[in-house]
Amino acid sequence: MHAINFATAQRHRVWAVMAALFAGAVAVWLPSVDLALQFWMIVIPVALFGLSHGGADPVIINAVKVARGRSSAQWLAGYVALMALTVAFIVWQPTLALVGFLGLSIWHFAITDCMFLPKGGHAGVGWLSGSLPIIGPMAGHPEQVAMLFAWLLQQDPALVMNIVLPAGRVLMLGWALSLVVVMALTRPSSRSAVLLELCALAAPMLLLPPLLAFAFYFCIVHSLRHFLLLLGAERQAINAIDVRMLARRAAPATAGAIVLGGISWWVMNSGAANLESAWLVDAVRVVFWGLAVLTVPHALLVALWIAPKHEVNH
Ligand SMILES: CC1=C(/C=C/C(C)=C/C=C/C(C)=C/C=O)C(C)(C)CCC1
Ligand SMILES: [Fe+2]
Repeated sequence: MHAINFATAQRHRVWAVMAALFAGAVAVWLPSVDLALQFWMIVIPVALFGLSHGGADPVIINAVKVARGRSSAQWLAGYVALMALTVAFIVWQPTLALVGFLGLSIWHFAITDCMFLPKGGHAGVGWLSGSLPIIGPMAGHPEQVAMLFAWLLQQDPALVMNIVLPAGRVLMLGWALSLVVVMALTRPSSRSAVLLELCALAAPMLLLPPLLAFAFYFCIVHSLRHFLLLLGAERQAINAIDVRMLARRAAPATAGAIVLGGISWWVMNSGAANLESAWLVDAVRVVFWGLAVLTVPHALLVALWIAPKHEVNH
């Protein structure tokens, strides 16, 4: 039975809360940062610390293969086929693909965060935490998020803003109302811990420029938690693994994804050639559509791996 050690989960929560409070404070003092500078600030941490948690999927394939049967080659073929299907879907229905990607991401972030709940925390806490990196930037920086979405969809930013602005406000309101409900369902002795965690995370998600907010959550919360789960699970399995081994096993797929992204960026014939920032538009498309393509098989694989085995050892 896979399980994350309770003390490890709690320790990560404490660190994540402190890092989030710090990031929130930095956000208050930060002058406005344009999207190009945000992009350069996040590209290396996202590629190295974020992407690599997906690069470790071969380790999960190994575990899932043992538990559910079929060969590594079959699992890998399924993974690649899902990536190809996602590319086709993005080309065919980009708007639906973007909405689906945001929804899938919330689900994927939430199931990881659910493993790190404080004692007595309701599962809704995981959903509130997992939705913050998407809802926070939409509510806090709708203009920049609309610009990024417009680049992904090759649409007029003003048109996209007409949707992102009300959507961000409605979603944030829904988030706040859900927080009240979830707090009522949480064990009274855990309420202050839960509230502190969610408010500490909400601050940088709302206040940081959107790409910085995303990178913070993706690298420091999601990816780290995923690696902790992986280490916890592998330590209990026969194949004892340490951090260095894990890094070595995650490196080839991570490097492959980076090279593939670099090639796509290079061959891309910018649809925004009339824009001064055409390179940035292409880079944003490569990074986020690339993440979407990887997220579909990654999220399904992680869900298969976690369900119904992982839970915090209380
Ligand atoms: C596109 C885009 C966003 C969403 C990115 C998402 C949702 C990434 C998900 C990555 C996943 C799920 C990786 C796998 O573990 C933001 C941040 C709202 C800002 C505006 C541009
Ligand atoms: Fe993930």
